[in-house]
Amino acid sequence: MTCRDWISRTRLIYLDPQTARVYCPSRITQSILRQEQALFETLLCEQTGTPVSLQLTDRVEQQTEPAPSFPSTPPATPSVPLLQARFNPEYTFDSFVEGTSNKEAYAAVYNSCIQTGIRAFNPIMIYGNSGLGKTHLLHAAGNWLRLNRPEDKVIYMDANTFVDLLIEAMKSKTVDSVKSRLTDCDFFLLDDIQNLRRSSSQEIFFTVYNELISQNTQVMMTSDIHPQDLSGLQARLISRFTSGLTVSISRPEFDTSRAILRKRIEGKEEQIRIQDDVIDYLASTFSNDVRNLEGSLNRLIFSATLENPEVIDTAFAKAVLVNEPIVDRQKELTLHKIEKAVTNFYGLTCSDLEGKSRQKAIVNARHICVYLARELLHTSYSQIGQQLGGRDHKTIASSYERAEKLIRQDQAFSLAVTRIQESLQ
Ligand SMILES: Nc1ncnc2c1ncn2[C@@H]1O[C@H](COP(=O)(O)OP(=O)(O)OP(=O)(O)O)[C@@H](O)[C@H]1O
Repeated sequence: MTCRDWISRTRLIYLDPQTARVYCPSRITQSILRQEQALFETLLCEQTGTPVSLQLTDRVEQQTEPAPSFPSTPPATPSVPLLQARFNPEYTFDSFVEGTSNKEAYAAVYNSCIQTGIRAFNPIMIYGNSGLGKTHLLHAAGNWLRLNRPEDKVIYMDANTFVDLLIEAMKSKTVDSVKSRLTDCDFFLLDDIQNLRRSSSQEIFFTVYNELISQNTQVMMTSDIHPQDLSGLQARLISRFTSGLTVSISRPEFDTSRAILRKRIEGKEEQIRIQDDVIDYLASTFSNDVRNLEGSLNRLIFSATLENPEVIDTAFAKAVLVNEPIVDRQKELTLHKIEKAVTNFYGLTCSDLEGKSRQKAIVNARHICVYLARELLHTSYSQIGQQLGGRDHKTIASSYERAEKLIRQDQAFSLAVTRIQESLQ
């Protein structure tokens, strides 16, 4: 007998947003279907858009309850399982190595998980370049809460999923129900909010956000740049985002990088025989971001399994990694070097760039400097502004946008950008 045959003997006798009760004529049918309970619940969740618990019963009297009929087509509600956030089990507070570069972010997230009552800081905003542990910290919060405060509802998603969800809700006219599901939580974790920029869903997000804060839900968000620099996001959102606690994560310093690498090989020292100075070499060469750092170690371990050296020493490591794209070629690049390359190209001085002149060549040179600093170094608008004569972040943000436009529209400008970039390599 197939599963379909067993199902054909059952009948849905009750359905509400949380529960589906199914009558099974015999205990055998019930026990067969119970083996696939998780699968049925997932299918129900996909159909209804909310987690539904499946109850199998052989009690005839329950048939007296009215059985709502399933809609002939699935409801238009988006099927993103909002409350089914999956957290990477490897990303925990224990596996996160603390150092000067990230200790504030770690403390902010951890403290907001353990505290009860009125939130000390809300929202918490963590910003920093790619690969520095922002997602790791949000998942660590999710894993910790699941284990230690299982009664608390946690919603986690990245901003792209969030935007898709809201756009789908707008199309299917289910905005209200999606909003009420999004606000039904104690912790709301939103990753990579830079992806909300220029999204038409900001209006809805604004109301969701206000409701979350007013009902004391802890909001934690991450971004790859300081929220003040998030051009393309409504000003009222930016000001709310920075009204709690904003903390940065930066590139790990040498000791933290070393500790991260050691943690990766902890307990495997027998299989991975690696000399201490190789760890130092990796930590000093590849720590632009932690992903890069881990990549260099993985590459090394992989090559060692193929070539089987006695021990992984610096000579072996250098030979393996010399041609790897993960080598940090931008390491020596600084904002000052970009400024020099731009002024050399245009025959200007740094004081020209930092001064107030509105001459076309100088203005263009400033735009290129801003553009390359953002693209190559991910420097914040405020920092670039400080370097360029104390300009504010709004001026620098519009300079960046102007550069983007000129690259598309002005061939000479675009060529200048390419040439200057080449000179930096
Ligand atoms: N301090 C740390 N201790 C241990 N592992 C870390 C630390 N920081 C980052 N990592 C590891 O580095 C990798 C990249 O981290 P993560 O994905 O959290 O970066 P991110 O800042 O969210 O980057 P992106 O902005 O690109 O999403 C992960 O494997 C993470 O576990």
